[in-house]
Amino acid sequence: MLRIAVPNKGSLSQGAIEMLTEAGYRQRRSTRDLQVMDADNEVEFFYLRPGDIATYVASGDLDLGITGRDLAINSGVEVDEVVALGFGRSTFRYAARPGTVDSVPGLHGRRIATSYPGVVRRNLESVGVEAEIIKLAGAVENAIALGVADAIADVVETGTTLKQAGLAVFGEPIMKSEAILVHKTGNGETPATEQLLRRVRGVLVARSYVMLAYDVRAELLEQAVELTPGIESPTVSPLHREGWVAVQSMTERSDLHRVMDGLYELGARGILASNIDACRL
Ligand SMILES: Nc1ncnc2c1ncn2[C@@H]1O[C@H](COP(=O)(O)OP(=O)(O)OP(=O)(O)O)[C@@H](O)[C@H]1O
Ligand SMILES: O=P(O)(O)OC[C@H]1O[C@H](OP(=O)(O)OP(=O)(O)O)[C@H](O)[C@@H]1O
Ligand SMILES: [Mg+2]
Repeated sequence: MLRIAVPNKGSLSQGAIEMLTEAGYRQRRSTRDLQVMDADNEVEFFYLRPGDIATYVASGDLDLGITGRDLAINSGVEVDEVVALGFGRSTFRYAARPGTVDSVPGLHGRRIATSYPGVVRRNLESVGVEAEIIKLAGAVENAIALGVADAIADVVETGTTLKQAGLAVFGEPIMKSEAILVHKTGNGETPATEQLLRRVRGVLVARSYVMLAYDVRAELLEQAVELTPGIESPTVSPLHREGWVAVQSMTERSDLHRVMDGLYELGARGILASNIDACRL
């Protein structure tokens, strides 16, 4: 039985549950459920605080976990990032009142409020700056106005919270984060973890690709295939109409409209894009 950690609340919880549901796993019905047994797939899910997940996985008590890259680093334990999941994206940054601290070397001897002391300590060490870290559970933007800190280090997604608190970012981003799937450092894959990874990768591909189908004159096929090379190679079938072929090819969603315009201009017609519900590559 595979044992998997899933964020029980916060920014990553809904995205993680949606991804596992799309991958065909049974998920909890109520936010009060702390465990779900998916007997059909031989997987048990444990709903845990996202900041604790790397610790459970590193200790070997759970096989795999979904957490944030920043949270995994902050926990200070060793886990390996197996696959980045494409949701829960954020940047981790220093900020202060404009005209006070405006550079990372300027943090020397200052007080920095953060909920991620592990991430901040690692960054300060890497740049050789000594500062006092004030650990707070949240709402760290208030710490400056309340006189507890001179600067903060926090997750920035849209930047709205910083703006409302009258703070400005400075220095290079400390790190970029997103939801990741982790396992214990040094643990190889087993057939059961391989299957889960294949399913999750299938969801990532299904989300980022569409299936493109079109008809084109046979003599233009090579030019059309340059626009739609697919993953392996496109499928080409004869049409009843002489001199024409039908082509099917997986195409990146982010590129879709550029490719469709290019195909149309080349002379392709009946260009149809459809969502992929699930896949194994
Ligand atoms: N707007 C955001 N606010 C906070 N965390 C975010 C945001 N967007 C993405 N994340 C990511 O979500 C993870 C933090 O989730 P976590 O559940 O610990 O905090 P939270 O969403 O602020 O919840 P809580 O209300 O419990 O503080 C980190 O990996 C972080 O990078
Ligand atoms: O750049 P933004 O889109 O404004 O998002 C970032 C803010 O969201 C998070 O706070 P959250 O609402 O989770 O409150 P918390 O500080 O209590 O965790 C984070 O700590 C920032 O304050
Ligand atoms: Mg928060």
